[in-house]
Amino acid sequence: MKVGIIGASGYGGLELVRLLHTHPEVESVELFTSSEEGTVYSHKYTHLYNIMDQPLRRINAEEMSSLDVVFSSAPAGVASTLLPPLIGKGPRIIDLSGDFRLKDEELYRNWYQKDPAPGKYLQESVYGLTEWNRSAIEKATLIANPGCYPTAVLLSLLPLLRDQLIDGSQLIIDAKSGVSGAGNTPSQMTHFSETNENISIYKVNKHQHIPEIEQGFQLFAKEQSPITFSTHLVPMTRGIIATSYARLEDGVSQEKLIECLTETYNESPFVRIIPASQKFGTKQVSGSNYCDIQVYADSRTNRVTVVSVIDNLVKGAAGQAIQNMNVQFGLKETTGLTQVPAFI
Ligand SMILES: NC(=O)C1=CN([C@@H]2O[C@H](COP(=O)(O)OP(=O)(O)OC[C@H]3O[C@@H](n4cnc5c(N)ncnc54)[C@H](OP(=O)(O)O)[C@@H]3O)[C@@H](O)[C@H]2O)C=CC1
Ligand SMILES: CC(=O)N[C@@H](CCC(=O)OP(=O)(O)O)C(=O)O
Repeated sequence: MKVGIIGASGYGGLELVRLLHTHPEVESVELFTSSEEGTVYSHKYTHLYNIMDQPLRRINAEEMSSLDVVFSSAPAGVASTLLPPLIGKGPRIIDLSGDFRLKDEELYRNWYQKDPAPGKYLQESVYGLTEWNRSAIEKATLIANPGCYPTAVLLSLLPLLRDQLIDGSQLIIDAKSGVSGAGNTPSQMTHFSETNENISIYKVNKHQHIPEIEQGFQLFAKEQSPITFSTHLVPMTRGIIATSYARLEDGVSQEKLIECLTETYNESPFVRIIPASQKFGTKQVSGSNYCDIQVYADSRTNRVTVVSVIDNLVKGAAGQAIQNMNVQFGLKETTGLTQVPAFI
């Protein structure tokens, strides 16, 4: 397969490069840029010396049309104008931004404060939460790869909502992300002296992933209620932990919750259900495409704490994008994605 990456100079693009480099079905990877044409990639990212020494190329829809797959890893608001000339012209397109995720144009306008993509592309795009949408992904020409937080939240809560084991009307979701989630453009928020030894809450009740999670609940679990979702920036590079609190429906036990999750993900190699007796944290998935989930039912309060961890750059972005490419091309879902987590 011949693959192209738009936004290769950013963190999502860099992670795509790392994972695609050892993908057995990928014969070439072209790197495209809007701002650094001619820059040798390994000069920008020295850890890729003698590995990726090719220059970045100017984004060119005509040249990209001969590729099999184009990953777009540009900021929100870019893909909706950049990708339409390529859609339906040959390559399968997998967009890592939020531009094609929300089906409702007004929701996008309100939450992203930008103009939405043309409606016909929003209807055509397929939401790439792999474990929940495989049959649509197989046929898709345009995939909207999920956001990092929604991936962690949806994978952990969807089975329990769908089987009505928890009350979806009172959900509180508390999530925390490492700083690479904000991309490689420095900002006040990601400044070392403000992130180091600090945990801050941000975008309270305004996070662009709120409508995406609610849309996912509706689409895959028929749950309509609004959520309370809070995001925090924590002083680490990679990783997301999403901790959700929900009321248990009558008679639902720890065993019942585990049974539901285990059965749901029986044939999903990247989702692991970890017993409540085991230690649990972001490092156990770092650098890998795993999403690990743990649940703790509390009979005293009749509530459950549901926790999930992912690497935001892998299962939350590049890894899931490649998993979707594998599904589109009829490959084993794990092809090129068998990296063991880097715990230390
Ligand atoms: N970081 C994460 O954990 C996750 C990120 N995402 C999403 O993935 C996308 C990429 O994120 P990330 O890699 O972190 O962001 P970065 O800021 O690190 O990289 C984005 C890249 O997009 C390119 N770009 C910027 N403006 C334009 C433009 N006008 N036209 C074309 N390309 C442009 C730039 O490359 P160049 O200047 O070379 O063109 C830049 O390096 C974003 O939409 C983000 O929201 C999704 C899930 C997780
Ligand atoms: C730490 C941090 O800033 N994280 C980003 C995650 C953005 C992201 O994943 O982008 P999409 O909107 O394309 O999903 C945020 O909270 O906005």
